[in-house]
Amino acid sequence: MQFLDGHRPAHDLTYDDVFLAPNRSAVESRFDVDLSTVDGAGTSIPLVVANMTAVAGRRMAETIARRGGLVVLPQDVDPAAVADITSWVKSRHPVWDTPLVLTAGDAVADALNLVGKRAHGAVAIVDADGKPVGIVDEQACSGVDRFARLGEILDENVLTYRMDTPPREVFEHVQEHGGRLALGVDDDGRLAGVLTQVSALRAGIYTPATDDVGQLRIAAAIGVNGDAGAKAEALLKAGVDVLVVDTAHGHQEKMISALKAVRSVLPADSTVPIVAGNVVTAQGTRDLIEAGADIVKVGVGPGAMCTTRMATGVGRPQFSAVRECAEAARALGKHVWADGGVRHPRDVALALAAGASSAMVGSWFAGTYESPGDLRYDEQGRPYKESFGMASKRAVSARTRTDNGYERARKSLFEEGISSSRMALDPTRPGVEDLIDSVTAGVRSACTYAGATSLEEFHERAVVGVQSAAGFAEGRPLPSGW
Ligand SMILES: NC(=O)C1=CN([C@@H]2O[C@H](COP(=O)(O)OP(=O)(O)OC[C@H]3O[C@@H](n4cnc5c(N)ncnc54)[C@H](OP(=O)(O)O)[C@@H]3O)[C@@H](O)[C@H]2O)C=CC1
Ligand SMILES: Nc1nc2c(ncn2[C@@H]2O[C@H](COP(=O)(O)O)[C@@H](O)[C@H]2O)c(=O)[nH]1
Ligand SMILES: [K+]
Repeated sequence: MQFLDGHRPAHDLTYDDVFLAPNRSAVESRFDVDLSTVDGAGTSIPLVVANMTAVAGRRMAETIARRGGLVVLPQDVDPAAVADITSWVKSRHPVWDTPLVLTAGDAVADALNLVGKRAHGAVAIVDADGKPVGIVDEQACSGVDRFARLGEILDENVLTYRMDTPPREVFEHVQEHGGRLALGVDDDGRLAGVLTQVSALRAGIYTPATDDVGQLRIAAAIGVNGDAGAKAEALLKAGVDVLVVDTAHGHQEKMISALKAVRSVLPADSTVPIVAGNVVTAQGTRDLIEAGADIVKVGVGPGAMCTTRMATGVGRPQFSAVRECAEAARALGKHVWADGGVRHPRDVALALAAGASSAMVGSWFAGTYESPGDLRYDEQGRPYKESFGMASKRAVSARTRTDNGYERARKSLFEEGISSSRMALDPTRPGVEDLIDSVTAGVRSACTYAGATSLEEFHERAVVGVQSAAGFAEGRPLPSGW
């Protein structure tokens, strides 16, 4: 990456401060761009979902891995639950989505409670053998008594396919029949998956992030307190593919010793990468790499739920932090993830231009069907999910629930995150895959503007300029006139 001629930043910069200048390009199509990463995390798109309780659970993990990204389960999830989630995610089909399932005897209220859990907007109805007999969508439930049985309103006209049917065939068939949804069945005709027309299309564009036996990949976080080595061993046993050692102040001795402990339990020939953070300086990056990190997580204070900069004055504008840390990591043959502050697809493109191998996204993805929280509606009837920071009173109180009252009270004094925020579901992009589509489309396009067909080439060729607040404002769309 280089700065545009004459653009020499006098101070540190964040994403809004910079822009990418277009280069002469020989790349003919945005589909010619390969978005796979080279950091060993096994992702085919440069997106990692942050280890936040309000964002990263099993549905998110399954959905993101199917599109080539990776979800990091929070350190607050106990090891038995991590093992359970990991084996569940690995049992998911890499192409077909997991259906929401009820029977004809269940009530409309059950379907309404379930339907917001996934983006496909319908519940499959099965018989006692698990064979599909119909589907019920939200529209079919409207104006119907909540205690009515689903057998009375189900649509029996379902399209079923063997799971090895090429997704394109499913896409075309669903289109011909004017339907939205296809159900996948196993050899005995039992329900095993669901594809919407758009997910059949996505299956032809994205490559799932899978392990060496073709199962979906997943990562999990470990804190720096307690026996980090033993926790890492438990996660490895559970089948976790990437370990993330995570704390607010990553450049501290406790992190260095936790990292060494985690490295020491990994077999010498292990391909499981160790990620550690967070830091924002070249020296912090080098120290974590020296202690055993393959990937360093960069970002102090940019997170949407984060109050660290206001509480402490500590942090660093994210674009400069990523650029400096990436340069230090690359000099040692290692990588960085740009963690926090991603609000638009452009921020991901800029993080990659600055040298990150992936961007980590938290709060933005909290406002989707796949995040763990319940779907709620505000006073105007608009859907949202609750989000909160991992250093907020709410998260700290959950993390310290087994401590004695005095310890809990002491720890509750250090609050560096928001306990309750509302992340609206974008009505045009309510599912996390809709957001992934917009991010990957933006990044593919940014690569062709730079004349790059891979993310490494993008970093090499990227030309970045520094802009004023007016320059940034000019780039915003003005949907309602001025
Ligand atoms: N990227 C960011 O900007 C930030 C991210 N977070 C996220 O919040 C979650 C919780 O992390 P964390 O608060 O580290 O909690 P942890 O439970 O991981 O504990 C952190 C440990 O480090 C010690 N410590 C020393 N200095 C600090 C410091 N300045 N801030 C925090 N702990 C310190 C703490 O001791 P003692 O409590 O005795 O001081 C404690 O033992 C993580 O997921 C983290 O990524 C949190 C803040 C900032
Ligand atoms: N200072 C705090 N940082 C937090 C907290 N919870 C999460 N985080 C960090 O934010 C990113 C995600 O950023 P986002 O802008 O996409 O939401 C996450 O990975 C953490 O590093 C917190 O309570 N305090
Ligand atoms: K912030």
